[in-house]
Amino acid sequence: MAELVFFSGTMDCGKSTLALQMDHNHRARGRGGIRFSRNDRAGESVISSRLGLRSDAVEVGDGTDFWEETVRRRTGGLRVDYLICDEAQFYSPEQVEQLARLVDEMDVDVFAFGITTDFRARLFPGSQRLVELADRIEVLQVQALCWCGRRATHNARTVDGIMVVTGEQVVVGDVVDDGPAPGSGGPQIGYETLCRRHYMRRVTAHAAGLMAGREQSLPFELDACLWQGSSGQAK
Ligand SMILES: Nc1ncnc2c1ncn2[C@@H]1O[C@H](COP(=O)(O)OP(=O)(O)O)[C@@H](O)[C@H]1O
Ligand SMILES: Cc1cn([C@H]2C[C@H](O)[C@@H](COP(=O)(O)O)O2)c(=O)[nH]c1=O
Repeated sequence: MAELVFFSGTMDCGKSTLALQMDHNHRARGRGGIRFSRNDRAGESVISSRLGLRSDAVEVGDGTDFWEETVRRRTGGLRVDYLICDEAQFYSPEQVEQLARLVDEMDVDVFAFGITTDFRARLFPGSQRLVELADRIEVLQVQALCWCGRRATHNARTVDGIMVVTGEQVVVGDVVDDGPAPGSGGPQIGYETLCRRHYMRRVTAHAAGLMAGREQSLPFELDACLWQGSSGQAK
């Protein structure tokens, strides 16, 4: 029985790597599949992993109809047993419904990979529909971490190193841990994975570093006062 499976997690937890591995394993056993992606960081018509793997893919656009794409290939004599759908958060709810229909009516396995929530911690429309329709949701085993060491559960967006919670939902980009690039031209948009506690408090690695630096550079007397308290006892 074919399935619609949604492999989800934060940014940088290995989704594209797993997408390419699954494609490889199914292909190696003689199954035929189609790889799809939308807005991959590496450019159009590609699935790229930070581990260095990459494969060509069909670029999904607003007008892509997964049902028609599959029927066209099958009518042309190609095997289509499964679909690999990367960056599925960017698909429309209607496209996710086409994927579910392919599972139910054409027995095609659909393996979708994507982040569930955006930088405002709101569901992407495509991910919402996948959560609603998937046979299974698989949370990836490899965990992206927050700078504090906890499991990262949220994707923060930074502009010139500062976490923001307003802006366009879709801005293609990569994770950065080191704040703004010195002397760079326009605003630098990046992402950072955080635990909920630090997401809610808006404490990125850069902000935490600044706070630590500020503590260290307190005037000696004030620093000693904070450290020892009025009784002279270390706190
Ligand atoms: N230099 C490296 N050495 C080992 N693993 C790495 C390296 N760079 C990235 N990775 C792994 O790749 C993962 C990101 O994979 P990727 O498929 O690009 O993630 P996603 O598609 O979820 O954003 C990281 O969580 C990490 O485990
Ligand atoms: C949180 C968030 C992310 N994006 C973009 C940034 C990246 O291009 C992709 C996620 O890719 P990954 O392979 O999972 O790292 O999504 C966005 O457009 N809007 C957001 O809010």
